[in-house]
Amino acid sequence: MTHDAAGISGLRGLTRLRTLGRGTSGAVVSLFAADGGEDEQSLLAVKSAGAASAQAQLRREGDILASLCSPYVLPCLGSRAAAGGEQYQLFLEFAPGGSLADEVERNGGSLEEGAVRAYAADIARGLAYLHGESTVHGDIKGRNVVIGADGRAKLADFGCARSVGSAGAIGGTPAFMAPEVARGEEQGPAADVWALGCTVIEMATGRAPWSGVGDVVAAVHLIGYTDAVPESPTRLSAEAEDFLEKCLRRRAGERWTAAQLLEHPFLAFGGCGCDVEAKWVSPKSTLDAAMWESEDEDDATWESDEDCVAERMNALAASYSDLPDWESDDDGWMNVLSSRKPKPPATSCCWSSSAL
Ligand SMILES: Nc1ncnc2c1ncn2[C@@H]1O[C@H](COP(=O)(O)OP(=O)(O)OP(=O)(O)O)[C@@H](O)[C@H]1O
Repeated sequence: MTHDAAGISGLRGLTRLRTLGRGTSGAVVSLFAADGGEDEQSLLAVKSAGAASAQAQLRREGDILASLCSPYVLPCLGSRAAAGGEQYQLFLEFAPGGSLADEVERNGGSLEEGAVRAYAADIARGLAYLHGESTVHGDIKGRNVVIGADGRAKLADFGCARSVGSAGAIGGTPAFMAPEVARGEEQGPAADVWALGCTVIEMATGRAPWSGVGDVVAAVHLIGYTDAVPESPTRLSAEAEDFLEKCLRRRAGERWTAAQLLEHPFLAFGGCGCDVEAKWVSPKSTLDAAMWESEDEDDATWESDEDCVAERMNALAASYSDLPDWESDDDGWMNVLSSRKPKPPATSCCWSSSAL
């Protein structure tokens, strides 16, 4: 379904400025200057996919986003098929702060506890809203949370989202998977809460949980089939430790809900993301866009450089003997979407991927 929530059809022209990000889904997110006529210009993030499977996933993501409205969810302004059906595009509000993972990187590899609290509170607000709408995000992690012009963290990348209780695909990023997801049993709101706990660890340490485990299959086994929980960062307060304990309970039914977590002292007195001192200068218009000009020649062509998800998975399976580089920030862990229960991790290759 094509939607046009904020009148993207009224735009007179779009100028591509640079690539903002590439995900494992095969989609590319680019920054565009949009000409609305009468000297009105604004910046948009356009998520675009070429391969059929990536297009289908993007359409699904657009449909889910079209039904949501919260200051803590990245708004989708519209969607369309482009280039004679060769491309599908989602028009998203531009988040000038980039992803939370970018913010951690800009900050030297970890965030102070005050910032962790503030962003965690925003994520919990987004999750409380989402779960109230009977929707599960399914892939909460630093790379899938963006920082808006207002300084708030907003949930993004709804490629793994699903209705609560739906029998559809179970997926996500292995390091952030709750035990019940790693076992392929269920993916409900409690799985998002587990992933929120993992994201707090990521913000505090700059690393995804389980990064000390050298093998992704061993990690998935640890998550799904042992009593292990991710290690708490040592330098966090007792309140933070207690918060993590509430998020990272192995039994889904024993975890706190997102709404309950908002009452936890770790979040309740954490303010909101707006209070976090903005280190980022937000380019509000194309007048500021020179700072976005790409130096990368690859960025100049935006139609041809998308990989097919299936090809990527095949490549991963083929190079399965290579251990993932868990330290690298360059490669994302492959999102896994599977409607079937996974085989035991020791024989499954679809869990394989690289860091974060
Ligand atoms: N609206 C936005 N404003 C600014 N940057 C964005 C925006 N949307 C996405 N990005 C950047 O692009 C990256 C990839 O976006 P997104 O997560 O939606 O793609 P994806 O292909 O679904 O990724 P993956 O499946 O690997 O999680 C993000 O991590 C972020 O850095």
